[in-house]
Amino acid sequence: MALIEDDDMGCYGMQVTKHGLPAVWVSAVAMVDIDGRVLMAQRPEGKSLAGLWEFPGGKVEEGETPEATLVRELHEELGVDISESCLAPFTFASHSYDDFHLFMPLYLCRVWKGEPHGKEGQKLKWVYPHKMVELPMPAADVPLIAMLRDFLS
Ligand SMILES: Nc1nc2c([nH]c(=O)n2[C@@H]2O[C@H](COP(=O)(O)OP(=O)(O)OP(=O)(O)O)[C@@H](O)[C@H]2O)c(=O)[nH]1
Repeated sequence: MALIEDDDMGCYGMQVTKHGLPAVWVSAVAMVDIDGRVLMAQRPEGKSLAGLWEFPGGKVEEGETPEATLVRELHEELGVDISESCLAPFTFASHSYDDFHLFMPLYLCRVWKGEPHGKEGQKLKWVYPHKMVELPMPAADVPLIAMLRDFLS
């Protein structure tokens, strides 16, 4: 592995030499409400994978922990404040897209301050885990659905 700075990705990462793909670290969270529904956000037009429904989160910036990424991203994207201590590590995704390999830790969070709203114009939806299969989601997220369903049902 070698440390690279990838201008296209706009982030730093470790090159995954076996595939020759840059590794991109993204931190994501399943925010779970009192009814056991999970908040999903739709990727807006103009972005990669536009229209697909994903877990809130974003790329881990240089020098950041995945927990700090979520505190920052949830504030910026959804207007909610969370505490790192409320983030419970749940599982992760590891998936090769055409141009990068995604490593994505997924946390669970049941406590936050504020009402989530799409500050960047993205649509939001509260979804029961057993209904997630009906939503178009990024390929990396598909294996996570059954785990959430098993854990939250
Ligand atoms: N936040 C989030 N990102 C995901 C999920 N699944 C998944 O494949 N990703 C990918 O991880 C990357 C997240 O980066 P980001 O949230 O900073 O998104 P971005 O729009 O700036 O990325 P972009 O540079 O691909 O347009 C995207 O390439 C996105 O497609 C998910 O469930 N949540």
